[in-house]
Formats: sequence, C-alpha cells, structure tokens
Amino acid sequence: MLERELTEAIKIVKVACKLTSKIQKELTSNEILTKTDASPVTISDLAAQYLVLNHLHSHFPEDAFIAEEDTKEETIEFLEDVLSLVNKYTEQAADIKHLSEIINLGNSKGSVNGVNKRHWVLDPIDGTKGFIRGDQFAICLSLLNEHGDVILGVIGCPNLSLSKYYSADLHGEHKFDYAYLDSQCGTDGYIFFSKPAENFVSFAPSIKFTFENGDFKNEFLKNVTASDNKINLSKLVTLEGFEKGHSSHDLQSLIKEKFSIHNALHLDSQVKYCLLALNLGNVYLRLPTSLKFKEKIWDHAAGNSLLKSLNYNHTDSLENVEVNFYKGGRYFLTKGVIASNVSKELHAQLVAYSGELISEKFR
Ligand SMILES: Nc1ncnc2c1ncn2[C@@H]1O[C@H](COP(=O)(O)OS(=O)(=O)O)[C@@H](OP(=O)(O)O)[C@H]1O
Ligand SMILES: [Mg+2]
Ligand SMILES: [Mg+2]
Ligand SMILES: [Mg+2]
Repeated sequence: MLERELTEAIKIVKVACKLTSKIQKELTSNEILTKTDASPVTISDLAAQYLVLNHLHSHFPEDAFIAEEDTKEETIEFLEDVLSLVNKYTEQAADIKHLSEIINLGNSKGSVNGVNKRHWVLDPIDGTKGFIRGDQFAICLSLLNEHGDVILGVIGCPNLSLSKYYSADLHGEHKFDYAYLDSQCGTDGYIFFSKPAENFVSFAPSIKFTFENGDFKNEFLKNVTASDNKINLSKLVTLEGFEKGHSSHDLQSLIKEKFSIHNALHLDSQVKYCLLALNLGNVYLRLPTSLKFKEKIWDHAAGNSLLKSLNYNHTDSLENVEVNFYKGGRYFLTKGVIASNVSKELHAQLVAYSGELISEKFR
C-alpha cells in the first residue's frame, strides 16, 4: 500500500534536502524576508516548496496540497531569485507565473471546505530560524487520506547527526550504531519515513538512497519498532524547541522539576520527532507562549506519522486529546503539543500538570 506515494515522496524530499543544505551554507541576508507574522522565510523555503509540489502534482494530479508558503508577501525581486535558484538547480526554464502557480497550490484550506480529497501536507523548511542560524531544520512531508488521517510521512533532516544525541549513560546499549550511520551521511543527513497503517517506521542516511525500477533500495535502511523501547524512567530526556518565543520554556522547566527529569535537548524543527521515534528523547514539550497562537498542521503532521506508527503519544498540551489534522483545516484547534514514548498513564499525568500550569498562567 502507498508504495508509489512513498517512493515519490522520498525521492523529492531527498532532492529538497540536497538543495536546502547547499543553500544553508551560502545564505545571504538579502535572501531572507520577514513575513507579516514576523517569522522569516528564505528563497530556499520557496524553492523547496516549488520542487516538492511540482513533483507531486505531476505524479498525483488528483491530490490537493496544504503547504506553509505562498507568494503573496514576496517581492518580485525575491521571486526572481527563487526562480533562478530553481532553474539553476533543475536545469529547466520555468517562469514566474508557473513558479507562483505551483507554490500557491499549497493554499488549500483542507477539509473545512468539505472537499474530500487526499491532501499532501508540506513544510518545505521546518525550523527556518534554525536553518538561518546554521542549526537543525527539516523538510516535512505527509499525506492525509480523504478522512484526514495521516497515512504517510517523510522527514528529511539534512543537518542531523545522530551520534551527537546518543549517550551510553542515558540510553544504555542501543540497536543502532549511530557513529557508523553518521559516517555514511555525507552532507545530506537522514531521511525518516513511515506508514502508520503498517506500523512501519524506517530511516537511513539520505545519500544512500538509490532508485531502481521506480522503487527505492537502500542497504542501510533501519527499521524502528516500539519494542526496541527500554526506557529508563530515571533518565528521561525532554525534547524542546530552541527558540524561546515558540514554546514556553519556563512552564516546561516546571514540568521537568515536578517529574524529576534532568536531561533536556533543545533543537529546532521536527527533528525532535525523529529523536523521539528513536528513543533518543522521550518527552516532546511544546507549551504555548500565548493562547492566541494557532499551531499549523505542517509543523506536526509528518512527525505524527512516525509516532502513530509506533503507537507513541501525541496530544494537546492542555488536555489529553490526540492531535487532530482535519477539524481545523490548516490549523490545530487545540493549544500546544506534548508527545512521548512513555506509558499512556505517565503521559496523561504530564498533560494534566501541563494543563494546570497553562490555565494558571493564562487565567
Ligand atoms: N509563537 C509561536 N508559537 C509556536 N510555534 C511557533 C511560533 N512562531 C512560529 N512558530 C512555529 O514554530 C515552527 C518551528 O518549530 P520549532 O520546533 O523548530 O521551534 S523552536 O525550536 O521552538 O524554535 C515554525 O515553523 P517554520 O516556520 O516552518 O520554521 C513556526 O511554524
Ligand atoms: Mg514549520
Ligand atoms: Mg517552514
Ligand atoms: Mg515559517
């Protein structure tokens, strides 16, 4: 099931990884704009969105798209830079009209339209601030079926090296030799992918993917299973954002205090979900900094695909309800996110305390 979708998704995420990691090293300030919501966008966010949507649209013309970027706010000079980047990279000769049309395919409002279509959900660069800083970022692609269930996810992590996050003291003996896998990554990092219906999650150094007869082959594919899970509760690790404006670091610290969690990783993007899937981290905390902020589905859908495949927990941070990718169209109706690979009982306790803290802070 979904073999063709997965193959094409991996293929194009791999291309986007190559493009973005190359641009990250040479990005200049005139290739960055600030959007009206005060968040940054770069020429490579738009170029990656074009490449991914163009590829998927040509292979799956019936499908709709929800993607983060559009061309409304960009100046013409900026779009011309995006176009020359795309044309140089693909050796094609697209024009601004085609470029804008493809990028803006991502404007679907989703199921709130009452349109029962499959939707590809794309964050062409998740963690743009991390990307600009030279840190972690991810290309996050997922597919929702006609009912809005996440049925496939691919996360490309061009800047990820896993051995950095593995410690024998915290994680004990581990199934994977991360130092060896890292040595196979070159400059392209990792690709994670999953199919929840089959409880399937896998990852591999992106450079090692090859495509034969329309299918991908990779001698380094490593399958992840929930039963690999030997979590030592006294050594839990939280996964939190890097940017203090994106999640409430102060409330998250109170949770760590209450549950005696002494280890935390702060890093940008859905790379956090990848570390959770590998049990290199255990509790993803994303408590809101304001109740006005609406979480976007492209910031969590691909990560949800990994977690769902492993039967890990993925809920709101106010109430212990599963995150939902169709009721709110492009947005979550709920506030904040907590994800974990701990027991359902412990997860419920974490969310209950988080809910108390949030209610108190925003009373
Ligand atoms: N105020 C606020 N609250 C919550 N989330 C916000 C906020 N502002 C931005 N964003 C979104 O954060 C996305 C990046 O997520 P990260 O997990 O990388 O954030 S961080 O590590 O905490 O900085 C980021 O995604 P990208 O724009 O794709 O980088 C935004 O969608
Ligand atoms: Mg994002
Ligand atoms: Mg983004
Ligand atoms: Mg953004």
